[in-house]
Amino acid sequence: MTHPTLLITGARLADGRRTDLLLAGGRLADPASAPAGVETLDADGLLALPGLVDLHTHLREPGREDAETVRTGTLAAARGGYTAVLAMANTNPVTDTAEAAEHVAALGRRDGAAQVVPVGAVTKGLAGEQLAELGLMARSSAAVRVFSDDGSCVHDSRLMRRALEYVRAFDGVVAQHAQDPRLAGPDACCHEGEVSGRLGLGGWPAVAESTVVARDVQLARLTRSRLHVCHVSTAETVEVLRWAKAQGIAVTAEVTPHHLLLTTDAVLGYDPVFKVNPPLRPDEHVQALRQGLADGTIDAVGTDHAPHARHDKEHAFADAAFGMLGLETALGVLVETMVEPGLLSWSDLVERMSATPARIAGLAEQGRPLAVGEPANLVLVDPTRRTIVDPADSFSLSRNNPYAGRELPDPVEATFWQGRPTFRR
Ligand SMILES: NC(=O)N[C@@H](CC(=O)O)C(=O)O
Ligand SMILES: [Zn+2]
Ligand SMILES: [Zn+2]
Repeated sequence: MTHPTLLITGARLADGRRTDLLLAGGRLADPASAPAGVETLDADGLLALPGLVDLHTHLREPGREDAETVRTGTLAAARGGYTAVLAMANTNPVTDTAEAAEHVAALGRRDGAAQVVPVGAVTKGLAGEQLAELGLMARSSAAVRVFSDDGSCVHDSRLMRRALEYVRAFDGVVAQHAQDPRLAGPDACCHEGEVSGRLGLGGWPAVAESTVVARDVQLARLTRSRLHVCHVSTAETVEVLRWAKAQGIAVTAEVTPHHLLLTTDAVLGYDPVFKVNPPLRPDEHVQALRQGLADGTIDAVGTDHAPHARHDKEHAFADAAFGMLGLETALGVLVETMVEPGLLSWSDLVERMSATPARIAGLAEQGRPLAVGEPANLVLVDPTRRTIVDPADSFSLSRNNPYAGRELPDPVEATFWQGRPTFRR
């Protein structure tokens, strides 16, 4: 594979320093060593940030290539500034064996516009009954470190304990979709409160999330193992996480862009594009999530990019599939909700969207500072650029974009993965 040589001039780093960057051989080299006549990109007015890392992407391949493929999902990732995505295990077949994980990794090497890192299932078939082949997946060439039944909660306490015990041997992490299936059952599709009552939709109470997280952080303490909490959506969960971190428990957590911007009121029109799991919450939760991400109680952003074909989404609200797109708009939503209001600096944003996710997933070649010798994984950002979101203008095969028609920052100018451009405006 050839690696082009490119000199990027006059960019600013997240801390404000101006710099030139030389991309050569897939890594960053000393700009003073640039060959005469090298291709040059003028980045005056742009920020250069490490490539973003998404802990939570649904690529749908294998099994639902009508909704997304590894190719289209990673093109959407590159469009969003991402150079790596963790591919969730709820595909068909489920990623619950070493062979399945190796297959996803191979699809990534063949078709990926970003690094594709398979997530392994915690239980066979995501059924919540028997542990999957965690050790075989970890020792396979896919070197799986993140395990999740996402889409379902590992609700059996004994199984959750055993999963945490097991992954500790290889510094793995169990990423929990926290949803007590008795408190938030099959018909739960709207935050339990005034809106769910008025619309007659099944209620999904905030405590169905926080009670599972309260249990899991204590299991993480008992087992001295690593727990990650997917898509935190409630103020109560932020409180539990704050307590757990004060105890020194090895827990990390992510929040989605949509839970930082949208509220339960979005579902008042019964538009199923706003149907997502966990559900959109009232403003007091949104504010607690922003505060939690700002102070580091929530470590990272995970998009939960969840593409769905039209015929799965265009139903009455109660019958439609759960999930919304997120990769292409994530950075814009974070600029809008966190950077512009002064809750996160650009350096802190890089921690939440690149360095910390890479560390949680154990990715050595991602989330690195933009310094000589490091991998050339980076995104060029115009912090002032805005757009009106058009769902048709997307690399995703799906159109379930919850920001259609909304004006948002649209900062990504170009993305480079291993020194190669994967997106250029
Ligand atoms: N978030 C969603 O609403 N849906 C996800 C599953 C999940 O993340 O729980 C999906 O796979 O579609
Ligand atoms: Zn989930
Ligand atoms: Zn998910």
